Amino acid sequence: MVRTPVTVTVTGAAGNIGYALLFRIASGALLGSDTPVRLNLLEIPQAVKAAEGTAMELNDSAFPLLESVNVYDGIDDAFDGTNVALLVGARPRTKGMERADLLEANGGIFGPQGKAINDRAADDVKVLVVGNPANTNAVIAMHSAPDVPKSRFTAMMRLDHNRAISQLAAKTGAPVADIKKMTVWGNHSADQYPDVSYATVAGKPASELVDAEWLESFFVPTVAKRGAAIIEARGASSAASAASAAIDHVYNWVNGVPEGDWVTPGVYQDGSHYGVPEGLIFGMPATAENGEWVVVDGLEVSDRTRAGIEHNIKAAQEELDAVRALGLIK
Ligand SMILES: NC(=O)c1ccc[n+]([C@@H]2O[C@H](COP(=O)([O-])OP(=O)(O)OC[C@H]3O[C@@H](n4cnc5c(N)ncnc54)[C@H](O)[C@@H]3O)[C@@H](O)[C@H]2O)c1
Ligand SMILES: O=C(O)C[C@H](O)C(=O)O
Repeated sequence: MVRTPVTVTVTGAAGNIGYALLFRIASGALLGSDTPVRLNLLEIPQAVKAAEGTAMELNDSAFPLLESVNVYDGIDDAFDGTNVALLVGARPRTKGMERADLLEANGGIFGPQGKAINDRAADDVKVLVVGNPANTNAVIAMHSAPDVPKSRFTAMMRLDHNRAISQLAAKTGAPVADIKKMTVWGNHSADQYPDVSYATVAGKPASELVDAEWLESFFVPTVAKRGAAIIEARGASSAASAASAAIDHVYNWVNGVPEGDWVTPGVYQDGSHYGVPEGLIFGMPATAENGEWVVVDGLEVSDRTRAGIEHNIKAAQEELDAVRALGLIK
């Protein structure tokens, strides 16, 4: 059965992540191979021509699921009727910068986009913020969209989740497909706490296969600082892996998470999960049902995990205080 077309808006469409993302969306990887897509590409005026070039290439690919591609430099029209908004457009950090250094440069982008989503998007809109600092930018967008349920605003923690799986697979020699129930708590920043407490490798607890010293001195810092390592090696921020993680996030949000596993989205906190205060958008384990994220509650957390969660609460609150001081949220 052919389903109703879904309108997907991608901001920063002419950027590096945009180029890696758009063709996968058009191929059906974002929503499923039975869902036609209408793509709206948003760029700043100086980059519209480049986005138009990408639109030409999308058309030239003759993707059977791609119903239309439109390029915009105005935010309102770009979000008209949007079902899925991928907020990628923002400046990436360069060598030596921390993600928090981007607060001032990028924070101002997300309020107006949140308002446009509020006023123009479809009732079922789902928003994934990729542009850094992603968790805080998602909160900024959410604050400007009072009519959209808060749970529809999410931040990308999936790249951290995938990186954690990749490191554990390399250490244990297992295929990535054998690794389940990885968790990354907190913020998409060097503060994040990647946690194998409940992870399994081919059904065995990961904690029986790796020692605490490796976890503390290698695994956690390697995953948390992977973004900087990529910038150092590539001379540019991660792009294809980020695009791939965005695809994974939305695919699971829309289509569910396979039985016996969970994933890590950055999700809105209503104060009822793991002591994380209301108002943050925070990475934690989740499955998805009927297009809604469902946090995996009730896990017993170790003292180490608790410390990781508390550290991230503090870091996320400090970022929000900083954007409040900049007048980006009330
Ligand atoms: N959350 C994550 O896991 C993750 C991973 C990788 C990168 N990122 C972030 O994603 C963002 C994009 O990275 P990139 O490598 O594609 O950067 P890029 O510089 O290659 O592309 C960014 C694009 O956004 C556009 N843009 C800027 N402001 C805009 C606006 N107001 N509206 C629409 N478009 C706008 C620019 O013109 C540019 O084309 C950065 O902030 C980066 O740090 C996040
Ligand atoms: O680290 C960065 O600045 C880019 C991105 O957020 C990443 O994690 O690769």
